[in-house]
Amino acid sequence: MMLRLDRVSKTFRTGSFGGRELHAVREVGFEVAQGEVVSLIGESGSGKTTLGRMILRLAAVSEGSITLDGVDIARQKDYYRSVQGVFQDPFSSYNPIFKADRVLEMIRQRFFPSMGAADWRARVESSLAAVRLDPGGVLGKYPHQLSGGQLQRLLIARALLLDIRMLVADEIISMLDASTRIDVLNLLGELKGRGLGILFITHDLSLGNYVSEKTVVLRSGRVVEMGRTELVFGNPLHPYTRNLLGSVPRLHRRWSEEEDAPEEEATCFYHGAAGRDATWPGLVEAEPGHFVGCATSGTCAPALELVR
Ligand SMILES: Nc1ncnc2c1ncn2[C@@H]1O[C@H](COP(=O)(O)OP(=O)(O)OP(=O)(O)O)[C@@H](O)[C@H]1O
Repeated sequence: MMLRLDRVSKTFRTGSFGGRELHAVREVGFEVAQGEVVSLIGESGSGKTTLGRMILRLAAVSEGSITLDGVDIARQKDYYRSVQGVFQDPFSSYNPIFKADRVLEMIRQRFFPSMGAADWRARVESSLAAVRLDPGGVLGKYPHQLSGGQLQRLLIARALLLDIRMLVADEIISMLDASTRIDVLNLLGELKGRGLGILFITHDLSLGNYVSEKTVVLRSGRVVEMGRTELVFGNPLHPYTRNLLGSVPRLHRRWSEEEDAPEEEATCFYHGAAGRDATWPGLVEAEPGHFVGCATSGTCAPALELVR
């Protein structure tokens, strides 16, 4: 199973009477295969969440297409049986006055109304086991009695009840403490091993390379660099990616090296004169499996703009 984004854009109408356009996502294209983790990395406001929401059909695509196995996601029946999302704040996903298992029961009511009690219990137990939660430790508890890590695992277990093939994980570990983060990352690695495709959205580069085979770097709604994670991290080509990587504290680097972050280039090395065109010339395959966009913030990869 393959999730494919092809020149996906999202434009929001903002301002009074919707008189302005905000280009939150621009012509983004990449694929997530089953058994693959793709990290989507970018600073706040780069369009990561908007992309995730479009994949989950929570926001409409303005232009371009998102397909699952070649079929537009907007036309898929039972889409949520295959694709689910887990978000940053696990507490906001639970109603504080309901016991935590209610989120699992809702799946039964909606997707498995005729399943017998014993089959359902077996299903719940196997998905809790997959996220390494002890049923006795979480079922029957209220959200405030559980840790953030347990709640996040429970949300992943909820998605697994559906035999999903794709998971959109939007900043799912940023609110967790350091050791719980590693647990949840390891869990993603295990789920990948079981054939799940995962889009791992994060603003934290140091976490992205830990789990993913592919990395997509987003800036102002555009992909500036993407490819196999070891290539993007080992040989970052775009000045923006280098800056991002330069801001990850690394113990083996000296202070002086830390400070001289690469400057943005004035002309686009990758597109040359073409980079001066008003239309975006796309990504260049700089080495096999490693793509880079325009190395300028000028006309090539314009900063997020407000068009009147
Ligand atoms: N519903 C909306 N209406 C108007 N503008 C929006 C809407 N949703 C998002 N935006 C704008 O789109 C841009 C991208 O936002 P988005 O939340 O996707 O970024 P992000 O990379 O996920 O950032 P963060 O990590 O802070 O969540 C921002 O400028 C944001 O203000």
